[in-house]
Amino acid sequence: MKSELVLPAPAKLNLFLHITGRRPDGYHALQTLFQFLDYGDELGFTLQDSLELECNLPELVSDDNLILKAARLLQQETGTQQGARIRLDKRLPMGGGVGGGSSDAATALLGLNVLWGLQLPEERLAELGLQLGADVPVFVRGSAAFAEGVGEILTSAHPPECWYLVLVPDCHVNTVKMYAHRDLTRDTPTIKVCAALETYEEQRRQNLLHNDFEPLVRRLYPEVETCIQLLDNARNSSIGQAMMSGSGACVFAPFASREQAEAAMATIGSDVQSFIARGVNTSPLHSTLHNLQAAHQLEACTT
Ligand SMILES: C[C@@](CO)(OP(=O)(O)O)[C@H](O)COP(=O)(O)OP(=O)(O)OC[C@H]1O[C@@H](n2ccc(N)nc2=O)[C@H](O)[C@@H]1O
Ligand SMILES: Nc1ncnc2c1ncn2[C@@H]1O[C@H](COP(=O)(O)OP(=O)(O)O)[C@@H](O)[C@H]1O
Repeated sequence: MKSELVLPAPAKLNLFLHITGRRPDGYHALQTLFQFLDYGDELGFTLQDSLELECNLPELVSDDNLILKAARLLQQETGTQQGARIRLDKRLPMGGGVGGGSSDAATALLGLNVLWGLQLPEERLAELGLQLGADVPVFVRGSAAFAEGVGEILTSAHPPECWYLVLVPDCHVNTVKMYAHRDLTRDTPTIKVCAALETYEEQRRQNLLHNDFEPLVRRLYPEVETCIQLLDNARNSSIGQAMMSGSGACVFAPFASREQAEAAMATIGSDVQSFIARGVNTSPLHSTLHNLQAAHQLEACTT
């Protein structure tokens, strides 16, 4: 029997997010800085004839799941008749602005590309990923990046790999509704790539560290407002401001060490769901694939 190929689907944070316009097709033009977290979902892939998804949250098993959509897209693209049993261990908050669904889709694209021996180049996988969601390409590429377009034009970036305390407000923010909201700021001036790649201090000096969804989401979702205030009060030792990721609801603050993030977490207490993770500029998905390849452990899972 083949072994299971086990791969992470990490979370992302938007360290800033500017909405710079709206395209004729309704999608929004963005400028955002993505960094990965060493925390996320886990997917397991085992070769079999049919395609099957199992999950610790059974309500997530449906034809709409981005993992199954990614698998079908790969089958269509390559004509492969192979299937897989895919196990999803869901840990990331859903509709949390940390990209769980998009990351699962990217891990499915890269994992099945290996499992099925398809050898599609990463560039093509990123193009396929964009058909599934605007945030999928950055997870396929696996480098922290300044993103433009709808999030698919990527320039590698190297923000500090600090620790983050992430609070998970007890609400789900609907991304589509937030993008469509009439009060959303859509006219933030565009910045040059070089400004986006500056140091954190310089980004702060240039007033780049804001998320254009945040004022709207704070107004509409009191749970998010409360969490930002909690983080602001608890972050004495934080090296930066509390901010929201993506279209929400998660909010985060950066710290120089895990201990400092833990101290802030302790002052907030357990009424609010939270986690601590390190920001990483290479996706844990890519590090894991690289390590498995170096240890010649991929052959045990593939055709
Ligand atoms: C806001 C962001 C920031 O990273 O993240 P999340 O909060 O979802 O994590 C992303 O732009 C979310 O990207 P993603 O969740 O992949 O969006 P998609 O599935 O492609 O699109 C869902 C819907 O959001 C709107 N949309 C999405 C992306 C974009 N640049 N402009 C848009 O207007 C469109 O109405 C689209 O139909
Ligand atoms: N594998 C998946 N994991 C999570 N959500 C998924 C998945 N596939 C499809 N979805 C749908 O996408 C929605 C938002 O996805 P998610 O990535 O968790 O949000 P966000 O991008 O805000 O972090 C969910 O509410 C769910 O309906």
